[in-house]
Amino acid sequence: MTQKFDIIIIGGGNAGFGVSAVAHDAGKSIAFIEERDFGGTCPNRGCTPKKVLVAAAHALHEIETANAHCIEVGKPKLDWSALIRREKAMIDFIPDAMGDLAAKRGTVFRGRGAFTGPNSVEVNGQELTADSIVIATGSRPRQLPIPGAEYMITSDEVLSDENQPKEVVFIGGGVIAMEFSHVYARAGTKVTILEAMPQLLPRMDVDTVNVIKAESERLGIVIHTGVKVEEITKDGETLSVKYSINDQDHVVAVDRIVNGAGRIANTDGLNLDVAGIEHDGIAIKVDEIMRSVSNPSIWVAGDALVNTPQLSPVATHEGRLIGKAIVSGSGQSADFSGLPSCVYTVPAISTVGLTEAEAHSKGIDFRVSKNDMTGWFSGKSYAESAAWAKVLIDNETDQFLGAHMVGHQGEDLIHLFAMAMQHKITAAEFQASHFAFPTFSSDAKNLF
Ligand SMILES: Cc1cc2nc3c(=O)[nH]c(=O)nc-3n(C[C@H](O)[C@H](O)[C@H](O)COP(=O)(O)OP(=O)(O)OC[C@H]3O[C@@H](n4cnc5c(N)ncnc54)[C@H](O)[C@@H]3O)c2cc1C
Ligand SMILES: NC(=O)c1ccc[n+]([C@@H]2O[C@H](COP(=O)([O-])OP(=O)(O)OC[C@H]3O[C@@H](n4cnc5c(N)ncnc54)[C@H](O)[C@@H]3O)[C@@H](O)[C@H]2O)c1
Repeated sequence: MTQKFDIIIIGGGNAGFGVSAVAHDAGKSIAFIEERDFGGTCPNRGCTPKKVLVAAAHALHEIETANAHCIEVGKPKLDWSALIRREKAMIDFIPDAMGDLAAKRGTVFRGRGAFTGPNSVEVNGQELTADSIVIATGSRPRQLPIPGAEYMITSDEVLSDENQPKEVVFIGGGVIAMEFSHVYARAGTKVTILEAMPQLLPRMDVDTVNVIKAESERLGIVIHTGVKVEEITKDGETLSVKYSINDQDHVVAVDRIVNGAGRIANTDGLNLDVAGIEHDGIAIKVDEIMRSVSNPSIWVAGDALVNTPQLSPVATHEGRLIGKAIVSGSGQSADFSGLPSCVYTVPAISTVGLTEAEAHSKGIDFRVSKNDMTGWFSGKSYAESAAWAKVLIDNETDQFLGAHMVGHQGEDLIHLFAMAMQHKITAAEFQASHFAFPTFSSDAKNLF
């Protein structure tokens, strides 16, 4: 028998929970469908477990700098399998806890949902209908069309395999590759990154990337850019990647190859056509309020939505906006211009707003200041191996256009710039504010 709801949510990650929070508060009936673990990628296979490994890398980094503080320490040894068990133990309650929360907000259906019509979805043979259906199905690693692609593992296995590899190749030099490289390298694994574009982290500010590149190479990470990966072969336990740079062939042999070549939206198995949802195979065509242009009952949020950043706060925000739009009958577009994000290398990259190249391409009249803080009192006190920042300010409005940092507690400091951007606080007002001294935050006033 068909069950009728106000809203069907397909996918129980950040985006789905964003929708459910608002819709539940408004008294809407919800069908909440999840085929794997409630909570989705971020707490089960992404941000949260990843940060446990990053925290260990931080500890190793602190030990490396102990000598500068006149502390004698021996060579540390990381027990990789124990670290993976610590990580797993920290998150093992999440699927059940999030499942319980989902059940408080709606009726839970376990299994893979797919459309059977413009307003109907089937899960495990059960047909559900609703006035509004939200596609919040997340993303998965993009498969590479090369021979031997099946030998690659993904971030899921990096976070699960208790055996520490001796040598690893990352195909792709994006966020996942950079974060796990820093953990592996500090743990003693030899790392090679093969990036197709001329620059690592191609969408980020070039000077900022150059600082983290130098720091990564200092750790022994081998980085090749402008690479064409040709094929992967397996001989016993040894995996070889054949690649070329400027038509010169090279081979690197390792015991693990990680796919770090980006993630694509999970939309292809949803039977979009039977629901009259316009798409190009992956990207669902939506308007500015994230609603399907061809079926007004359908909404898309989070990683399933192509063209907004694949970040968990973005997924939650988009889900909440869609929840509000469904409940109120009037939608709102998302504004991510003041959105901060970090790449959790050690030290981290922290960024908000426009890169210098983007500001130039928009023809904005702006000033830019760059600082290397390793020689500043705070940088020296904490023996920072990299501490660097770039701040962009609009000359007309005196407002921040962007800020990009490596190290110097940028993971926290970046929120000062993000708040200033979101609330249009000028550079002069920022400098006139009170800050505790001496703190890394008080350094922020001297970065521009
Ligand atoms: C290794 C890694 C580290 C990351 N680190 C960070 C970080 O530090 N900070 C940050 O902001 N972001 C990070 N991200 C990105 C972040 O995890 C995602 O942007 C976020 O989880 C997306 O949320 P979502 O709800 O759109 O999708 P998901 O959380 O992936 O949820 C989608 C859910 O839908 C389910 N599903 C899919 N298809 C169906 C179907 N047909 N029927 C039923 N259920 C279905 C899936 O099982 C899944 O649970 C990281 C990602 C990875 C992979
Ligand atoms: N700290 C965080 O916020 C965080 C951490 C991890 C992941 N994430 C999210 O997950 C998403 C996926 O991460 P990711 O690192 O896989 O993707 P990414 O988009 O950050 O990087 C993918 C990289 O692979 C390169 N590439 C693509 N095809 C290639 C090929 N054939 N050979 C060599 N290089 C190739 C791209 O040029 C790009 O630099 C990111 O977009 C990010 O938003 C966020």
